Amino acid sequence: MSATPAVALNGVTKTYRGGVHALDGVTIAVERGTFVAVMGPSGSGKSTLMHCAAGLDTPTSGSASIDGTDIGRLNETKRTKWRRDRVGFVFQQYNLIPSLSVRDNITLPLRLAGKKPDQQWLATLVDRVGLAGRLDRRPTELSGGQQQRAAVARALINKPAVVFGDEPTGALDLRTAREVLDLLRDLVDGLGQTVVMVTHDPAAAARADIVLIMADGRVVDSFERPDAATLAYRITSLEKE
Ligand SMILES: Nc1ncnc2c1ncn2[C@@H]1O[C@H](COP(=O)(O)OP(=O)(O)OP(=O)(O)O)[C@@H](O)[C@H]1O
Repeated sequence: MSATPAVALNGVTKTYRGGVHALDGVTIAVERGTFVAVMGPSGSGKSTLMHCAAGLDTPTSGSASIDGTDIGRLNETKRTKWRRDRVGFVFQQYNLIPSLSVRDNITLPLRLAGKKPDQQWLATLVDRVGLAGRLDRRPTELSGGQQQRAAVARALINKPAVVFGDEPTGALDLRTAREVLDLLRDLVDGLGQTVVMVTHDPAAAARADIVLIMADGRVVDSFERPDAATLAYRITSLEKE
C-alpha cells in the first residue's frame, strides 16, 4: 500500500458566513483501495467534509489533498480541470442526461475534457457494471438501479483517484441498493478503486471497510468493518445528545 493516501484532510475547518462551524478541525487519511463511509446526524458536516475533500469547496483553514495534490494550491480554473480528471461523483439522483444515450452519458466527462474514450476501458467498465447491450438506450429506458450503475460507470470513466458518493443508494429500493453497493464493493476489491460515500443508511455503511462518524463538525468515531446494528445504535445515541 502506498504511503500517500488517496484522500487526506489535515486540520480542516469550514466556517460559513453567519459563523456556522460546519467542520471543526477534521483530520483524516483514506488509504488507496479502501471503501470509506461517512455517517452522522443531520447537520453534522458530512456534505461539507465531502465537498472540501473533493475540491468542490475550500476549507477556511487546514488543507485537503487527493493523491498528494494539495487542492488549495490550485486556482479555480486548474481545480475544475483537475477535479474532472481525478475525481468521480455519484449522486442520489443519478444526474444522467435524458437526451443522451447511456454510452454518451458514461463518456461525457471525457468528451467535456476533449479526450477520446479508451474503448477497452469502456468495455471493461460496462461489463463490470452490467450494462453491456444497453449502451444505445436512453436513461429513461433503464431501471433506477441500472441508471445508478450507469452513473457509477460515468464516475469511473476517467480512472479517478477517488469516487465520492453522496447518498448513492438513497433513491433505491432495498434490493437495488444492495446491487449498487455490491458494485461499489467489487470496484474496490477488484480494481483497487478508492470510494468515499456519505450515507444515512447503516446497512449501506456496513458494506464499507471503515465508517467515520461525524458530530458537530468533528469525526467522533471510526469503525472498521462494523455491523449495521452497531452503526444504527451509535447514530441514534448521537441524535439524542
Ligand atoms: N452554504 C452554507 N451556508 C451556511 N451554512 C451552511 C452551508 N452549508 C451547510 N451549512 C451548515 O453547516 C452545517 C453542516 O452542514 P452539512 O450539510 O455539511 O451537514 P450534513 O451532515 O451533510 O447534513 P445532512 O445529513 O442533513 O445532509 C449545518 O449546520 C448546515 O446548516
